[in-house]
Amino acid sequence: MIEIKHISKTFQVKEQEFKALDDVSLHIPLGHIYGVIGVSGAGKSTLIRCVNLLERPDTGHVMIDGVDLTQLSNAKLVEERRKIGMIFQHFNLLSSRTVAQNIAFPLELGGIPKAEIQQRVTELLALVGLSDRSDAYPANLSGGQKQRVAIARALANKPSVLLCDEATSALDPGTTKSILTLLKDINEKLNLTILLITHEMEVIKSICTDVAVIHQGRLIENGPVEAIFTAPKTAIARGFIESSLNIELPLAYQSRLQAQYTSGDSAVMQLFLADDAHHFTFISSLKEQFQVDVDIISAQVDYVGKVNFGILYLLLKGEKDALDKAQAFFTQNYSKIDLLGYVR
Ligand SMILES: Nc1ncnc2c1ncn2[C@@H]1O[C@H](COP(=O)(O)OP(=O)(O)OP(=O)(O)O)[C@@H](O)[C@H]1O
Repeated sequence: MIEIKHISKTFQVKEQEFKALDDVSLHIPLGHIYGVIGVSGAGKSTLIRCVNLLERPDTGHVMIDGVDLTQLSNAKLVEERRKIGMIFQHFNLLSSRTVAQNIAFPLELGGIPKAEIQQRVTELLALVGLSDRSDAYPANLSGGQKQRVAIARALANKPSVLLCDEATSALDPGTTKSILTLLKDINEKLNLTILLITHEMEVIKSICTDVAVIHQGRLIENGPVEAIFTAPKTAIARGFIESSLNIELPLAYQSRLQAQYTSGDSAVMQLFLADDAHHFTFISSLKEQFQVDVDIISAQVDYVGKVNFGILYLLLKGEKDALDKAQAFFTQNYSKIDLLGYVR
């Protein structure tokens, strides 16, 4: 379990102070896979580095399994860090060591007897599917294989927590999928708590149980993936979901959008699908209740966690008053529907 409490971090850049993290708190329960997403410079790396105190926060606390890392002496911190594995975008393997020797490295540092190291390395190689590459050097491995070695090395000391810093960002889509599958597999087999940072919603969508959105150093939204994907509250979270669905309002509509309604116009609305709702029953009821005709401009539906999520762009035709009432009715009874503007 990871508990991040009110962490702030300011960097001194020349004469100026820059607040990279501003009062961030997160609770990551045992066995969850928690994804933190944000654009470049949002503060993701700083946050994950603060969790194992590679970067020391100015204020706040980091608790791992109930132990407050910020209160420990350096010697105690070295000991507690063994409970935290970490993997990186560029793998950080030792090029002069073989696969087996890389995995053995943290065990050697911990003074573990040779026979025990050998047995543990054999187990870890099997866990990450690299038993046949134990004597290879990193230079002769693919990116995916290198990340498998890094994962095995991170797990050598049997940590309770794994931190993943953009672990799939340097990999092609197929390899990304296999590494994410491996992480999910390890999470289930070992009940490992995983905190990962990424700028790709695909990563969140495929393996995370929870997601936090970070922007300009602040945590702006977080919760179970099902809740965030079906009812995002902030424009930034919506933007990430749109990008993961590869959907946006077609240009032909974007270029014609007007802010003001003129008689005869249609309203263009964006709707996030809520899983438990009967989408089309609601849509068709608008005609009966408000004399509003509804057309679908564009739609994309996908699956996250255990629910459907998706975006619909709708064209609603009717009188202004009826359009306003339909929008209010929809938001109240179903899910938020946003007015983007009007078209002729
Ligand atoms: N050691 C440092 N000294 C000064 N500024 C820093 C330092 N580390 C990070 N920053 C600044 O803090 C901000 C957040 O950086 P961080 O690397 O945490 O963002 P990020 O969300 O991980 O971005 P990216 O996805 O590009 O890696 C950036 O503006 C960065 O320039």
